Amino acid sequence: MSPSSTEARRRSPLRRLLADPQAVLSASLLVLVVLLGLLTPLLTDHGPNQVNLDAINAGVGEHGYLLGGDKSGRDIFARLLHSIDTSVVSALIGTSIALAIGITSGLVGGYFGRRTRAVTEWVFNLVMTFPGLLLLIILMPVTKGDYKATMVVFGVLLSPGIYRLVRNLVLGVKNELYVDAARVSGLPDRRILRRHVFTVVRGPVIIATAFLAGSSIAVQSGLAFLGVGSSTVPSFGAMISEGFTNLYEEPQQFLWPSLALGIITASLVLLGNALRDALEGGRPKPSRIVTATSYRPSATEVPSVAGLLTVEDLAIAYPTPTGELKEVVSGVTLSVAAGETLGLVGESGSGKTQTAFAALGVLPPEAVVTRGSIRLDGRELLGLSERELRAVRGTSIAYVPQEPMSNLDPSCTVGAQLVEGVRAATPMSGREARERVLALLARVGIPDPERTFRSYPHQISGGMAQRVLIAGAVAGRPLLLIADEPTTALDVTVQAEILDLLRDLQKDLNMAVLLVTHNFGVVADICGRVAVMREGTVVETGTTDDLFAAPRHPYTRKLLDSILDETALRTDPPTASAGALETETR
Ligand SMILES: Nc1ncnc2c1ncn2[C@@H]1O[C@H](COP(=O)(O)OP(=O)(O)OP(=O)(O)O)[C@@H](O)[C@H]1O
Repeated sequence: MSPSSTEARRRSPLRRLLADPQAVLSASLLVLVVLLGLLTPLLTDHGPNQVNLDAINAGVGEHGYLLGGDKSGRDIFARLLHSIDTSVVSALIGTSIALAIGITSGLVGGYFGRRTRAVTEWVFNLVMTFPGLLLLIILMPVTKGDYKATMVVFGVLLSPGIYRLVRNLVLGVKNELYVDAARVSGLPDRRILRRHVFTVVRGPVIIATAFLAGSSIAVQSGLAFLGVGSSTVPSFGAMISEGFTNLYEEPQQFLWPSLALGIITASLVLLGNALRDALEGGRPKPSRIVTATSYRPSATEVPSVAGLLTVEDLAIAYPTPTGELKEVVSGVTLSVAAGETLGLVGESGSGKTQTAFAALGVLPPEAVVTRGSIRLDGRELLGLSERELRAVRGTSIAYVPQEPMSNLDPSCTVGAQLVEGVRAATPMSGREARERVLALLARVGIPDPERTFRSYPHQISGGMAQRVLIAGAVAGRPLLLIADEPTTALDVTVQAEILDLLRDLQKDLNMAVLLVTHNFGVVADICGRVAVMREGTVVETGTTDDLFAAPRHPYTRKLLDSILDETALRTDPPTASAGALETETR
């Protein structure tokens, strides 16, 4: 991350808000509007319903009417100012009722047991079944056209949205270890809710408040536009409705209230968005795609001859609860040549999987690629749409995961899943796809392909499942196969077979392999080159022979020492060396 963006994320939410022109502009407009509303008695002597028959459709400045008169001879400026009061009161009532009901019920429903939640859920589901606007119109005889009473009802109708927001946030936070710790330390529920839970809820609720206020104003104006409610209450909606009927003769009568209402609601929405960015830290897009000309390999990088996959200065970050971004990959640079196998090694948490996921385009939605470039066969992958990425994943780049069993759908036969994948990558008939899958199953060493084809995942072993996934991955003859710890979840005896299979396939298909592992035994077994990762960066890259013979970086030496002390590489069962390595390096 660039220093300036890191600095931006460290600022307090208020400072971030003040630095955002959208927030400053929308908040200033809202303050101005509220001030105009408050100063109404000083700004005009005219009442909103005061009629001067001489001033019917009066022009700007005539008869003491600053913005002219409407078709009943009332002062448009005075009516606008009084309409602000109506809007502000509507927003205050609708918002506070929705917040009071929604927050209280959300905290109770989310924090306390299932039975309490079932009750709150039932009540809010019931409220949500009411058709909002229609109900407000139907209830007019009850509210007697009083817009304040209408806004109370509207606040109740808005409350399920707040309830759900708060309930979900509370459910998310209540099982955090620090909340458990507070409970164990004997803090009363009331205190836990206030100190630990409410702090998490606060930000999203502040954001929602801006949108609630906008909705309340829009609904009050909408009802007035429809002529529902008292005709003596000044309202933008009523003014727009009257101006509408006089649109061709006196368009300004329509223009002023529309403009005022538009400015107020748009400012509230923009302020809500700005608040979200300030409180939640925003989601920057990849800030810069480094071009080939500006890229300089780092000192530790040994570029391979023809880079099929080229990762340059890649940085990936995740937002923390305070809104700051924390980098988990910080400027990774590596390349994999066509047909070669590169081992990406490093201890747990060093960022190997994140780097691989970025190349596959499957980082979780909250991940932010803050800089860098990932090119496959010369094509930039960062910034591709999901559709474009799907096409790349189907044909050029494939993936073999760590946990074969959890990557197969237990409710479908193995054959059905593979056929679906094969047909998605290359359109073909069902029969052709079946033939292709059976051939692939035979190719990956499954003894009875027909039987495995018909089997459900629970009917095959872990090793078989990994062969099935490898078959699916190589079906589209990819240029690059990314295998993330493909043997870790398997039996020791099966691990070597799977590595042999990968090596065979790699030679047969002349496929490049990026092998993510923390096991140097696996690296020595099948990789031609190695990149060593530590704390989000590549600290050393080299051929496997060179790296094992003369590691340059102290961290690589430490990793190697930890397994060389134990036993010879090639004969060492991979999990045994992994365990030793992990213990040593932690
Ligand atoms: N969704 C996420 N939100 C926040 N941090 C994450 C998320 N996913 C991964 N990380 C962090 O990114 C860092 C790198 O994770 P990564 O999975 O790439 O490590 P790894 O080197 O592959 O280790 P392992 O072999 O244990 O998977 C870790 O510190 C991890 O906590």
